[in-house]
Amino acid sequence: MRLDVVTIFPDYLAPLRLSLVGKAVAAGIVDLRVHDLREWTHDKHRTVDDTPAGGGPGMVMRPEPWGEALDTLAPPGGPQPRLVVPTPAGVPFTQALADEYAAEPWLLFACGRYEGIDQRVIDHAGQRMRVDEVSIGDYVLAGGEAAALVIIEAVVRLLPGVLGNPESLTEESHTGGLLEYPVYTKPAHWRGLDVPPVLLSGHHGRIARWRRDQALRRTARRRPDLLARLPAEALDARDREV
Ligand SMILES: Nc1ncccc1[N+](=O)[O-]
Repeated sequence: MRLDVVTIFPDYLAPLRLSLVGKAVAAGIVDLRVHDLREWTHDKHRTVDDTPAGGGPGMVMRPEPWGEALDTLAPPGGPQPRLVVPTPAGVPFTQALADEYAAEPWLLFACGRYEGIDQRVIDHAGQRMRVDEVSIGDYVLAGGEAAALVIIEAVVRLLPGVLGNPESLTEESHTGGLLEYPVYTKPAHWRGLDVPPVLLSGHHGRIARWRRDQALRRTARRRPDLLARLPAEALDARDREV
């Protein structure tokens, strides 16, 4: 997968060279390219923003540098990336979208600062590439970089060869629509607290049942919205007793 990130704070993306994503980049699974938007400015002050049309607070990112950046990175007529624009006004980023992105050969992240990017950048790009305005949550960050880090990590960990144990992808939160059950390890007793005995029973059927019950209870308590969204056939009769 090719991953381009355009930002005015390239250093903010340095963590992508570390840990899991860093290993995927080093292994050549991900071709990561981080670009400074100011490369596509031509004035002395390398200006990337201006006052909002129609008035109002803050500044808006000018379209010209973005247009030139996208033309350089994805020349019209050539192969096109899927453009991901992190914004609080976006559609929710979910595990399903992460799965979709993991299947894309090329993602290009446009990280906006200030009050956002001139909408014409997105509308114009949409004439030749698929564009997603995506939100990682209902709160406002200072820019799209932190969101890009979150989205990229969620996507890259799904790529074949990245996780040592791909098994763990099957039983995690939001896979299958439920939150993950609580996990334990050694020692069996710690500060007066015990590992639930069923987990030490060696009885795999009971362990699986206990884990399912815990996942259902946790989801019902913390995320009833997820439970409401589950397709009816996802819950068996036993589940409904929990
Ligand atoms: N929540 C956000 N705030 C600012 C920029 C991007 C954001 N997001 O969720 O992608």
